[in-house]
Amino acid sequence: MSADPWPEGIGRRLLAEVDSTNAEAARLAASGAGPCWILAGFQTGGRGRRGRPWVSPRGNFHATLLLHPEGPPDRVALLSFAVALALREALAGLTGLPQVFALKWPNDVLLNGGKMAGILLESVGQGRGVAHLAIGIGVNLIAAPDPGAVEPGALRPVSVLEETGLRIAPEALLDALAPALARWQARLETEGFAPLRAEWLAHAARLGEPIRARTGTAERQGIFEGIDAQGALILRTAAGVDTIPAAEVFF
Ligand SMILES: O=C(O)CCCC[C@@H]1SC[C@@H]2NC(=O)N[C@@H]21
Repeated sequence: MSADPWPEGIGRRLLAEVDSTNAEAARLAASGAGPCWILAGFQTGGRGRRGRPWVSPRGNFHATLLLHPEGPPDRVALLSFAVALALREALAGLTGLPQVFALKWPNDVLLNGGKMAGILLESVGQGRGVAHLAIGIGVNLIAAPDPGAVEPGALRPVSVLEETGLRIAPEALLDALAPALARWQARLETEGFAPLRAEWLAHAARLGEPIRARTGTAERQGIFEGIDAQGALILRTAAGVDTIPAAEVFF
């Protein structure tokens, strides 16, 4: 099976070390750079969601795609599903083990039920649109953080190497991920969210099962019924059906 070609019009910058590939994307955007992938061997200040640090040892994957997307922010936000789908697809292809990967709302890719990757979208607005979007992706290819370092109730951190015995080079993952994401992005632009929603649901973890959704300090428990046409979480609780646009999900 030959690899898909690198997407047209997208640059590629390889850095031995950086503070954060998302921070580098913001600097590049400020200097007028066009769309490009930034891959770093090591991050000294990797950042995760909700202001958490992201442990970034050599051998793991730390990359950001800088884009200047068109359209309103809620439409641009749907790209996070394209990222999760592309990452699952790339890893399924590289490992030959599609059955071990699953998706957790909104954009986590799980390996054997553990947290193997993180996706962080950071955008800068311009009028009603988005001036630039930094899609940061971290994958524990060879090492996962200490389980004691994650918050209570969070998923077990895992790495591809520890779970599968397979060693994937960060450059090989980028070569598979970049075309896969370009493909899902193009489908979102031409066909809308429906095909992404269908594919996401086909690989969703815990569909039809009880989950907890935390928004700020409130937590709701219910059955995970799916996602709606805007990508919001559908939760059936004792009080009825809730549609939740943003939350942190716990299993
Ligand atoms: O908390 C999460 O789940 C998201 C983690 C995102 C980490 C990646 S690593 C590459 C990019 N650069 C960063 O500083 N963060 C993202």
